Amino acid sequence: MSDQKISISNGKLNVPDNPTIPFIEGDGTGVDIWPASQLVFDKAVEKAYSGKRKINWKEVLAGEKAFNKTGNWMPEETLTVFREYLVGIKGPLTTPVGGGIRSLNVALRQELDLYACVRPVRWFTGVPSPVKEPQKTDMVIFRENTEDIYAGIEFQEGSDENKKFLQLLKDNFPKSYKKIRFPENSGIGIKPVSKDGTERLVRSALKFALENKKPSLTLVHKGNIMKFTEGGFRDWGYALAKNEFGAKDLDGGPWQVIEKDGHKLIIKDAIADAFLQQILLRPDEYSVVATLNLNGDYISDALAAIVGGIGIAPGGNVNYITGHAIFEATHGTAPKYAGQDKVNPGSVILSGVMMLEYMGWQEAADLIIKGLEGAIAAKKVTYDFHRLMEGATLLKCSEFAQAVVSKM
Ligand SMILES: NC(=O)C1=CN([C@@H]2O[C@H](COP(=O)(O)OP(=O)(O)OC[C@H]3O[C@@H](n4cnc5c(N)ncnc54)[C@H](OP(=O)(O)O)[C@@H]3O)[C@@H](O)[C@H]2O)C=CC1
Ligand SMILES: O=C(O)CCC(=O)C(=O)O
Ligand SMILES: [Mg+2]
Repeated sequence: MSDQKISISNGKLNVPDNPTIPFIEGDGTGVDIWPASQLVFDKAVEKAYSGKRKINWKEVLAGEKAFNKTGNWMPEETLTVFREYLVGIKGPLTTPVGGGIRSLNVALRQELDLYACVRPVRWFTGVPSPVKEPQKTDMVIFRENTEDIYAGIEFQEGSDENKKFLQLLKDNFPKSYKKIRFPENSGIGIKPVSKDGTERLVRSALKFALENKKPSLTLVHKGNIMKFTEGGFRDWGYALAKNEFGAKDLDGGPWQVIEKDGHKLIIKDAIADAFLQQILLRPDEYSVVATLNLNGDYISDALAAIVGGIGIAPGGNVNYITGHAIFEATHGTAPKYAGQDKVNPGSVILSGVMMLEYMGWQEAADLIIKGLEGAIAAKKVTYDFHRLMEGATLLKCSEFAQAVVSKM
């Protein structure tokens, strides 16, 4: 198949009928999930466009597969291909705890400046949930994806760098140095959060909320404790809504409202710990959520659990300015299940739905949703749903993909 590239001009994607789309299979369960997902994508596109459109998949290497073949965890070639082809999709990649390589997932986001991690969380009829009214959870998380403690500026306890950094702090900021409880043996991390980074994230979240006529946007932060990073995020977010979107104070502020074409968007904020209990108690009071990197990571998995678990939690890492986007599941490699054809491919399948929507291939996206809903309604599910559903048929990962296809 000829090599056709997705491009962007004047902020609009140009998508050829046979686009080449790079993909990373992923570590661990990636080997099970990717082929299942690709089958669903190909069948949906074929059915929606009667063969007029077709994706030309191009595998690129990262993680263990890349290391085994090239000796490099993230070959430069992989970054070049994602840069060149604009839109891609990936399976999960392993990150060791403590030492070893830093996260390849985070590196991809930073290298391509994919500043928004967009994670929609909604309930599908029939999916088992630990809460009584899972249908009340319908949110889209916009997680800042390039800053915060994920920047990776850390000084290991006992290292020369650590000693040098602490000396610098002691010499220049003695009051701050004194606040370190055990300066002789502390690991140190730095948390950069910028006005520019906050503004581009909140701008994208606000545009999304307005275009989709969502009722509210909540800035989630821990600004009571981390005043100049998380507090800055809140203040810059509110200021941007006023300066760029004409938001007005509501009852004297800080909450705001934007009124546009007969639609009202409330802009509010919540402190992260309180927010995490609110999403269990009153989820219908939240819609679009804009938050910092670490909060967004925690919130993603917590919200996913409410609507059926991270087996069906999709996401996209997007730069709305350059058009670059890499779609991926919220979950990780689930190594204990690797190669067993067992886990739920739903998260990568739904990440593919987000990708198709991003490309403007709505008909194919809709077919996949129909297929997924059909398979779940028929109680044909993978182990994660099966253990919580009565009377369900247990399917393997690959069988679930086939069930989705048969219901399209
Ligand atoms: N974007 C990425 O590539 C990400 C990578 N990671 C990396 O993945 C590795 C493993 O992380 P870990 O903390 O174990 O988290 P995981 O998300 O990989 O797994 C945690 C648990 O979630 C459930 N789960 C995960 N995937 C699925 C699925 N497809 N279907 C059904 N259930 C699923 C399983 O639950 P149960 O045991 O109940 O069956 C699993 O044990 C780490 O190296 C981490 O850094 C983590 C997150 C994102
Ligand atoms: O990069 C990793 O290993 C973890 C990333 C993660 O948890 C996430 O993006 O949600
Ligand atoms: Mg996570």
